[in-house]
Amino acid sequence: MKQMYFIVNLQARNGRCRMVWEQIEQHLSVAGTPYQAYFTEYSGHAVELTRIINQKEMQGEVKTIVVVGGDGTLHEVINGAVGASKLSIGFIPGGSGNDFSRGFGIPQDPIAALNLILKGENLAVVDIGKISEEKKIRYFINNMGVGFDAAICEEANHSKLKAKLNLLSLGSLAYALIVIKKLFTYKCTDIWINIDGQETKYEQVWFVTVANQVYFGGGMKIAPNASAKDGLLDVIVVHNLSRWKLLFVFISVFWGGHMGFKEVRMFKGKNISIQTLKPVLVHADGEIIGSTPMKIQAVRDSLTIITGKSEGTG
Ligand SMILES: Nc1ncnc2c1ncn2[C@@H]1O[C@H](COP(=O)(O)OP(=O)(O)OP(=O)(O)O)[C@@H](O)[C@H]1O
Repeated sequence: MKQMYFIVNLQARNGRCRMVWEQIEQHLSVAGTPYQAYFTEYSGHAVELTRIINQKEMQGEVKTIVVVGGDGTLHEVINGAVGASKLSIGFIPGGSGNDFSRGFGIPQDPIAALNLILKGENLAVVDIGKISEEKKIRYFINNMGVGFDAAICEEANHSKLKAKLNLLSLGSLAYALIVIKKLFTYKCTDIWINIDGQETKYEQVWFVTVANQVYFGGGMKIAPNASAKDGLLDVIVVHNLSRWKLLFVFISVFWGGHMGFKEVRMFKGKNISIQTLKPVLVHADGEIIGSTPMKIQAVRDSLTIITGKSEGTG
């Protein structure tokens, strides 16, 4: 039998993930399923825990790490798991955004997600994105972004209002309010994007998203054609539009309607570089990781995950 390890962020969704873990723990104990659980104690801890688990008992057996938390905790686990050939990653949504579960067909209900993992089917080897910034390397599973969306992530990750609204299950309202606030304060910049050797200058850019799967920002269909099985990343550039039109575009992203706007450009590529005259904020899977310039690369078939999709694509 595979060894099962849980990495749990009880702080995800402003502490509401604790209730998710209690349900999971109870279910595992009733079913008599053997497991080991590790709890994150600080930001970045999940990377270390993943490496510790990976190095345990190197007897050639495949281990499953199940993340209970949000996309930020999963992001850390992925960064600890890259290159580990005998790890598979499962996910039980316990965060506020949970875009990974949307993109990879994992049920939002914790027990349904656990049952999917316990069934041991639907393993998929998927692509990830690699970001190189000077000597630092980071990986992402969902998406990375430059500009307006990173500014929203930064504000959301520190927002006291979001913390309060999360406790009332109104996390989405908090995001909406932050988007509106940033809409009136964010300053657009010119960005140079090179996709597989072809460089283009885009003027007055709101944001650039590089996506490995369809969803971002808590359910927005930013990259409707993205797939984590095609060896490519989808690049979305939103530029040269007024604040009011951006609001309209943002709303239309929920159903993928933004694809029809001439100010929204979409490409696919393997090697992407993003440059600006002044540093612009960058996020990866919703976590702020630094600022431009950045190089991004699609890394084919890099990670084994448990998905809810029979075809295993994102
Ligand atoms: N014990 C801890 N105390 C404080 N922060 C923690 C702890 N454990 C993990 N973290 C950090 O909490 C942050 C948020 O976690 P996560 O993204 O999983 O939840 P979320 O923000 O509620 O969900 P989502 O990203 O899906 O919106 C991550 O940056 C992670 O590093």
